[in-house]
Amino acid sequence: MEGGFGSILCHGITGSGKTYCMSGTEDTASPSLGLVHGVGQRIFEHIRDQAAAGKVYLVEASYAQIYSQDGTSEKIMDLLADADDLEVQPDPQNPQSFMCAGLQRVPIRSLDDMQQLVTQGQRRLAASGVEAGRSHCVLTLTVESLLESAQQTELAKGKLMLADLAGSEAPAAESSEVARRQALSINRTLASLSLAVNSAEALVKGSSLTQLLRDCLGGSARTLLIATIGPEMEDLEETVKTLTYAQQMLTSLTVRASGAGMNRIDQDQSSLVQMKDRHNECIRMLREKVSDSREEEQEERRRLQQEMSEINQRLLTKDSAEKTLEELKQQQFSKMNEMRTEISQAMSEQMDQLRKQSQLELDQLRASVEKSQKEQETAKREAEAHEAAVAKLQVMLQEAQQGKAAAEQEAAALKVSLATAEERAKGLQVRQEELRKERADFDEERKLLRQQGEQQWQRLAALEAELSKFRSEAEAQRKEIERLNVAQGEEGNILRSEREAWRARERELQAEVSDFQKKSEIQALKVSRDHNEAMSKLKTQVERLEVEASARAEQLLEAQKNVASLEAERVLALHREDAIRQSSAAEIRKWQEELEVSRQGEQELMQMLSAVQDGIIASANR
Ligand SMILES: Nc1ncnc2c1ncn2[C@@H]1O[C@H](COP(=O)(O)OP(=O)(O)OP(=O)(O)O)[C@@H](O)[C@H]1O
Repeated sequence: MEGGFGSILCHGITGSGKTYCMSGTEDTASPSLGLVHGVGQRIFEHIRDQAAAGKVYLVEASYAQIYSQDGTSEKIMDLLADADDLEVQPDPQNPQSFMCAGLQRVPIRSLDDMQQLVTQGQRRLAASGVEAGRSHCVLTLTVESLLESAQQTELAKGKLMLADLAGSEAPAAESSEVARRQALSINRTLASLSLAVNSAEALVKGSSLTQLLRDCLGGSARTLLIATIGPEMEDLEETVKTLTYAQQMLTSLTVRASGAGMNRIDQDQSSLVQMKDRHNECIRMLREKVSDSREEEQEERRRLQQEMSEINQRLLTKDSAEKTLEELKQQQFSKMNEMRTEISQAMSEQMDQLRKQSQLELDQLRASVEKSQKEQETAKREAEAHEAAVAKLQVMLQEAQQGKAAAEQEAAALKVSLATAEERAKGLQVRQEELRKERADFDEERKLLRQQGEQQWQRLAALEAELSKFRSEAEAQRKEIERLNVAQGEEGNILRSEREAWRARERELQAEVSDFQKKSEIQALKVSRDHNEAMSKLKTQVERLEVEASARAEQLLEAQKNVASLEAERVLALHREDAIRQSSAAEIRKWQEELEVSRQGEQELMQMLSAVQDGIIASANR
């Protein structure tokens, strides 16, 4: 700003962000201001903070594109005007440097001018048809300052060149011949640039780019090299090359750097002085024509006044820089407010989302816990039902066993009664035997009597009566025996059939009992297997749910932590905002005070001006 030369170079492969870094992007998704904007801001800040009262500045910019269409010859295009095929020539005002003849220089009055200039250049670049990354774009900013006092006139000129260099990658194997030549030409230029830093001769003999950069690279000029690299693995080789190049430049520049010096220029080299002279000339002409009322002279006065106001427009003073920065500040304030609103909206949306999500997860967790509890209860009820069924079956088994025991007792009682009946049958047989013996005895006795009857036939009638009596008794006894025999047979049959029936019933009962036992055992096994399966399923489910629950609890904890950290960030942002507001208020107060001082100065100047005008009028009248 006080007369130094310098350059900022952006170097890297195509697409690595050189233009993004240098000029920013208008991309509405993520708009960004580049280095050019930052440089503009520093210029205006310097004028506001450092400029002495009465010091005026002229800031101008030019924007050129250097490219090679065929890979052999270079072309220079003006990015701010419709001009191609420009040429680099030695600067007639400065034998140490080169200039681009015909390249338009545009005055910069505000940061908006600066941004518009970059945008205009980028649009013309895009429309030029030159492949992105295949050209060097050079933005040159010159700053002249003039301070006139009664004792001396102080003039200074500074220059900063910002070069967005062409992509440095090696040509691809499949690229066309022209593309290969272009890539080789670019790499030659870049190599010559790194050599040129060490050699003034190389700077002179090098490409258009090195020639243009001559007074801003190496020596007493300050240079900043920005190497842009990407994270992609396939660009590794190019990344290494970019960094090696940067390393070489760094070494060269370190060796040669000797600190920026002040660059005082002669008055006849200064556009600012020329403008001031022209301004004075206009005033003089106006004064001469002040009393001329002819139509053409009035028109000439208007033209002169217009020219004066244009000259005034191009000049920057402490006040105009202050005004520009005030506008910028207002813009930044409104941007900050927008950002703050956006941040707080985004934060509250995120908080809401987190809250909803944690609520949802909590509900899901609660539902799954309730579900598992219900499942546990159902399983418990089922287990209880199974246990009740098993108990019922055991009772039935006991009853069956008791029935079996009762049947066995009954069978034993039947066996006893069978044995008694057999005893009785035996007794009847004994009695039948006795009767048979008695009958044999009687037959013997009747034989004896018949024998005696022959002898004693008198006694026959009595004996015959006695005999018939015995016969009827015998008949009755025989009948009794027959009846007893029949009764014995019937009773035996009944007992046999009863015994058979009991045995069949016993067999049936035994079969039933064993069947029942088997079924019960199977049922009990099934029930216990089902029970075990259900219990193991439940255990797995419960374990899974416990794991899920602990994971959910961790997530919840994490979400709570996030919420807390967001809250802490919000508090920090609020603190920062307070601090900014306080510092802004302090700055505003400071500016107001300075404004007040300026207003007083202005009033004094106005008074002086009116005194001078009065003097002029008085001398004119004289
Ligand atoms: N730091 C970054 N943040 C976000 N986007 C970026 C960044 N750097 C680059 N980009 C984006 O990557 C793309 C390529 O970047 P850019 O055009 O700046 O690369 P370049 O090196 O200038 O390429 P070329 O050599 O073709 O001019 C652009 O869309 C740009 O917006």
